[in-house]
Amino acid sequence: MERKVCAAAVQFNIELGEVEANLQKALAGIRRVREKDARLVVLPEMWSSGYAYKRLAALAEETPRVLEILKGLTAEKNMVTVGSLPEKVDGRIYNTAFVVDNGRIAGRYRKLHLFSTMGEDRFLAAGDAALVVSTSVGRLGVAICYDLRFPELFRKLALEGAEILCVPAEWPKPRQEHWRTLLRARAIENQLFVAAANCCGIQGKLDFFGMSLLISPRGEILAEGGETETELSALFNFEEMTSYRSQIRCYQDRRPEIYGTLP
Ligand SMILES: NC(=O)CCC(=O)C(=O)O
Repeated sequence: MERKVCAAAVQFNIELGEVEANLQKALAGIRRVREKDARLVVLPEMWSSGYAYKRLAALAEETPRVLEILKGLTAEKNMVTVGSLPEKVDGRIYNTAFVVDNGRIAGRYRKLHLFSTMGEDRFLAAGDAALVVSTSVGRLGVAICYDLRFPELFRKLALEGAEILCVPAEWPKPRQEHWRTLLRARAIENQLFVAAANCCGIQGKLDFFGMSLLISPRGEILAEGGETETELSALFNFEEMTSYRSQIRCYQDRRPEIYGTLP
């Protein structure tokens, strides 16, 4: 039997510090794409709060409640969500992507590369581990926004068996072409699916361009959001990925003895 999954991205204008308003937007988007058969839904980075740096400690207190609601919805609808939220642990705040699969937290990934240009490193703590997790929709590798500029992380996820890269983001103008190019490159060089959700709209001085993307292992854009609130979905067929990997044999033709080894 062919393995396929309908994947989606929910793109919205994150209202700075307004957890309830953002939660309602996310839930409405998730419900709409589930009606179109999506079983994997990627949400933006820090989607409940935005980068309300000075209030993050208080906003992170709401994250357990948000996760309980996501657990309920994913269990009821037989689905998986991935999106990042402020997470408070031992007095530190992390930018953490939670993988919620059918009512349980299947994995959590704390952003490794903090975007110092936007002062993220002054307010948040960096994670110290990568994440590849088996879920009911396949093996997911998770990365967040600025991580895209560090290809070594993605090679590691690929070699650990990731089939779909999930990338929550808050990536602002004017770097649209970096976003598109890096996402396509990560898909092409690792021959896997990419599901990336960016936010849209204005937060303080930053203008976010949306352009969430669903990409095939050949680098084809299967669906793309515009600059406003929207949802997008596409079918990911794993057999196509396997057959493409046997045609262009990047995994077998690597030369790690020359340029270093990864697990
Ligand atoms: N939230 C982020 O990590 C932003 C990354 C970004 O804008 C970039 O150009 O990289």
